Amino acid sequence: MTRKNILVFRELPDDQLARLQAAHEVTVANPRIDAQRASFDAALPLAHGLIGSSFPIDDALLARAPLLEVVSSVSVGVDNYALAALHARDILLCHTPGVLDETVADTVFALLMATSRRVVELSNLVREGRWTKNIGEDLFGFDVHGKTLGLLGFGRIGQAIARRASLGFGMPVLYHTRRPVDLAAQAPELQGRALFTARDELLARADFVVAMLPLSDSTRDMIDASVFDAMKSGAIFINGGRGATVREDALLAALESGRLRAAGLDVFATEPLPDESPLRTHPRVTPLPHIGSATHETRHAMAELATTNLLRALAGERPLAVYDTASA
Ligand SMILES: NC(=O)C1=CN([C@@H]2O[C@H](COP(=O)(O)OP(=O)(O)OC[C@H]3O[C@@H](n4cnc5c(N)ncnc54)[C@H](O)[C@@H]3O)[C@@H](O)[C@H]2O)C=CC1
Ligand SMILES: O=C(O)C(=O)CO
Repeated sequence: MTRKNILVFRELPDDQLARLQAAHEVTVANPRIDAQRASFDAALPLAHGLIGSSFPIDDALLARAPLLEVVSSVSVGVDNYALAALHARDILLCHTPGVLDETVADTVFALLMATSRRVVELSNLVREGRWTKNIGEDLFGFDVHGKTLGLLGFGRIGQAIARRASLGFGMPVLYHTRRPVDLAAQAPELQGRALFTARDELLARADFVVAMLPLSDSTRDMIDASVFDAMKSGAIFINGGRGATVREDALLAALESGRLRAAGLDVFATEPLPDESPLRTHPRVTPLPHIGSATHETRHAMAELATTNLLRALAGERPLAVYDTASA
């Protein structure tokens, strides 16, 4: 088989890099690192395949890659990619759905627990030597079990969150998406447990509202003041999807007005979160540095799937997970 040129634009585990090197010519160059930028720029015009994540593969970059056949993302989200240009040039876009669902759902649950039971705040009280008497009502938390969960976005990861909530924590689960999900086919264990609900009814009833949405033109800024205004007073908001689906100014206003009890955020409109963002230090926000899938096991599984996708595509075989750029 002809050896082709692969440009790895974010670090891969050694074993996956070795699989690529056995079959192709590989350049590893992360354009976010100044010292590697020149090498990325030199390799791009010769690249048949790109693999990596967390870097915008936009129109301008694609214009510098005339030989490109496939982009393999080590992520399930595809908001970093110029989907229309990829489609127009017939460049395959592969991603990593499925292998991270349970891990991301665990992270979202960590945020549910941390916000409702004030885990970070109360742990700091101990660490800072302020635990001098039994804690009183002012520091009590809010139960998770038995409370109502409202999911905005009910795809692979939303369903994994719903399983934890319903089967593990006895929580009634409401979900809202563009259309009801065929639970009998996709998640039979959630039949009769997760109910398709009109958006405003979900917002009025849910104690926890969890956003697990992809970022697209239709979801950008979707969670705005009208959404926060429709939430039950004292609700907790969690975002595990993408930061730019939320108007952060509206989120802050909802925290300030007291409508929201707390927020748990793994994702932000700008990442890393700028120093000046009020979300960084707000006392009722638990911020995380986009760690939804960041476990050793899952990041390795994602790298392995992305590597397999790329190798198959370059060999003219069907990759295991292709994103349909025509649907964008
Ligand atoms: N925090 C993190 O580290 C991670 C974040 N993510 C984000 O989570 C997203 C979701 O992942 P999956 O569950 O695998 O995707 P999926 O494609 O299985 O599910 C997406 C859900 O969003 C719904 N949706 C899409 N557009 C909508 C709209 N305009 N209005 C209402 N609902 C809409 C879909 O109907 C579906 O229910 C990813 O695209 C990614 O952006 C994914 C993995 C890790
Ligand atoms: O896969 C994704 O889309 C992420 O955000 C990181 O796992």
